[in-house]
Amino acid sequence: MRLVPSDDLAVLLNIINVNVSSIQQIYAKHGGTPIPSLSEPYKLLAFEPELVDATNLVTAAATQLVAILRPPITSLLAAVGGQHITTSLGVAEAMNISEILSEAGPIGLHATEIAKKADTDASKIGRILRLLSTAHIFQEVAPNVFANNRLSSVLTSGKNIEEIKKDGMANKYNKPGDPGFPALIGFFTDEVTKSGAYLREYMTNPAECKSIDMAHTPFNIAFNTEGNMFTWFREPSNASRLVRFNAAMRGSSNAGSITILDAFDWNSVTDGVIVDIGGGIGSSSLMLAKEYSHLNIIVQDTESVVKDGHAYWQREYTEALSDGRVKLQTHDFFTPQPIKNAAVFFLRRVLHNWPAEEAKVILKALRASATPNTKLILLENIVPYAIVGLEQNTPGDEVPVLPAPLLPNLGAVNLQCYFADMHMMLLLNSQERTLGDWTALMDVTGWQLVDIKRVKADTMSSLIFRPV
Ligand SMILES: C[S@@+](CC[C@H](N)C(=O)[O-])C[C@H]1O[C@@H](n2cnc3c(N)ncnc32)[C@H](O)[C@@H]1O
Repeated sequence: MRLVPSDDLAVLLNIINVNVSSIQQIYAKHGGTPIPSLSEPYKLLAFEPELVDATNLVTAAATQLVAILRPPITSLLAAVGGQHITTSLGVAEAMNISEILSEAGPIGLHATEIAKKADTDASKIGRILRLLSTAHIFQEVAPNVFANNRLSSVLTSGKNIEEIKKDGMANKYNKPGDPGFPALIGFFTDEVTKSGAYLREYMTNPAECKSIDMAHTPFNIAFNTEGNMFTWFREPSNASRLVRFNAAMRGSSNAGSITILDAFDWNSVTDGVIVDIGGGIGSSSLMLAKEYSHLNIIVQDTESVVKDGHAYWQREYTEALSDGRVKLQTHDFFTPQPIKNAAVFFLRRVLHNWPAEEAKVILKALRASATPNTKLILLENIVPYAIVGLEQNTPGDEVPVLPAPLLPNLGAVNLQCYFADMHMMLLLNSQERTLGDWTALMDVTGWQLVDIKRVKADTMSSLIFRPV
């Protein structure tokens, strides 16, 4: 029997101790504030970036310690039960529980009152909220009385419950300045989770799971549809789901990963336009337009998304449209790219939606319209292996060397990357890619990797290519 080296436990405990102390010192340095308790609503702190490294190390070490110490069956049952947390979270988001509770403040609201406001069953919503409170999402402040906490406060859309009821789901996700987190949680706990329920059927049917067709997925089984997810979203009956999906994409731009602002040295662009391809409603381009007034930007997407994009820009930054600095354009990226003077072709979380054959068509269309100076920037995950001791550094990388026994991908910290890979498998028969997958795809489409930029140990990276 191989025993856990006693050093491993000591190292993990030490990582936790040292980094919790660092976090306390960072808070002390910023006005002597103590670390906010779980009961407090979440506030984004100006000095938050400094906390990322320390928080990541505590998270990785604490989860690894639990995996070592807890009986395996308990850990497996906890993993199984994760589905109830997912679906309960989906209920809380769909029924606007966080909005209901934010009106009640810290004293909270009895399940009976919550049920009245949400028009649901009191006993069941109480049990759902107790489960979530046990997972530190919401808190039970007296028997059957629930209040928001640090985690659940993020679910609040900023609209009050009467406004949401009056205006419906589409409007819930369209509040100016809304970071898009409720929509992100809504999409993950609805379309994604329902698709995940059919992964077993899919993987045990060779004809289905070996298909490279992006409309052969667990999503197609779950929603009984023959088209791919994007064509399904364009069906009129799914209009409000599309609004939520677009807002969810905005939420994913705000979820702490590298953004368009860190993706490139934008001051170096003196000529030509930035083309944000498959740019959605333009949430990344909005950040760029606000920060760099010298850039001309074209956001391209499908017709219905461009329509939503116009409403979004008119609300958020109408001057950029009226002075012509930003244009929204309907363009199918499988057809020749009309912009021939691009300084940058920018694609954020687009290629991960497409299996290799489709991705090649998109990349070749861009290559055919590139000038010798055009840069192609992908904001995508680079999937790390979970192998201890494998050299994974890449050009431009500043991935810290982690002390053993921590996994080199920081374990629980970077689960989002592997979750995203599962989402791609479930929804679109696509995938997140390792660095080798990326270079193989780019080599055959005429693009050469010149740089990689990352923020901290995040797997979301900016991959910068030039034409060859
Ligand atoms: C995952 S979203 C990413 C959106 C945006 N880049 C972002 O980061 O928020 C992929 C986008 O590709 C768009 N898309 C799908 N098929 C397309 C096509 N054939 N031509 C242009 N855009 C398309 C979708 O409408 C969607 O907005």
